[in-house]
Amino acid sequence: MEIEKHIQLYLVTDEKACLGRDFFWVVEEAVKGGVTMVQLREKELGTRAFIEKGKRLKDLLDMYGVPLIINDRVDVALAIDAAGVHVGQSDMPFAILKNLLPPEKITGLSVESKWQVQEAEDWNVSYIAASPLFSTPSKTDTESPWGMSGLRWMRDNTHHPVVVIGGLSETNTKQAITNGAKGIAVISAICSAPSPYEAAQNLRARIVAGVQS
Ligand SMILES: Cc1ncc(COP(=O)(O)OP(=O)(O)O)c(N)n1
Ligand SMILES: Cc1nc(C(=O)O)sc1CCOP(=O)(O)O
Ligand SMILES: [Mg+2]
Repeated sequence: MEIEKHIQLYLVTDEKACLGRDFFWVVEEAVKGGVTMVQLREKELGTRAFIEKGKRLKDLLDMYGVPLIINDRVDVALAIDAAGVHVGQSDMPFAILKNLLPPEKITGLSVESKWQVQEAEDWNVSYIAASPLFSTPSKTDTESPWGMSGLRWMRDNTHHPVVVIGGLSETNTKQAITNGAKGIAVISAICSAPSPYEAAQNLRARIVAGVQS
């Protein structure tokens, strides 16, 4: 499935995590290294600046054929014709999001509990994200981590492709894939790496190792 190709190595952006380096340089290096999808996550930008940054990022990603997902904001996604939107449990309700977006757009949903996984079974989501797999300093307002046993439960109880997010690194990526994740989403493992290019290459290699094992 196309979506399973896109979610394999999913970069979620965070300007602060780029440690003062140029944001677009970090993303381009990561894409050259093997990132398969990018989410623009902006919590402080005003609407106009969000749209401008999104447009520039989309132009960059279009050159590599990499889809751009917008975090939280369906209006911004529509304004720049992004590939889709990611929402969490406190954001716009999923059913309303689906009504607002053209049917071909990618829609991602964070799930923080078993009940939320079950609820999403009837919904036409592109992927669900185990939120968080492990606790992480990159986002602290989260529910209890799923951990590997929670991920296995999810694999056995959903028909949706599962992305894991929170604390993913080279050391646990292969295990996440062998325990049921179709892809990993990361901020710091790429944005804060000395070489975002090499970090993406190494994570991609761990994903391939997990798929082949
Ligand atoms: C791929 C992916 N998974 C989970 C999240 C978290 O979404 P949410 O719970 O809405 O929190 P914020 O990112 O909006 O702070 C995500 N963004 N991406
Ligand atoms: C954006 C985000 N959402 C999460 C969730 O649990 O829903 S964890 C997270 C941050 C992930 O950053 P890092 O790869 O540095 O751990
Ligand atoms: Mg959100």
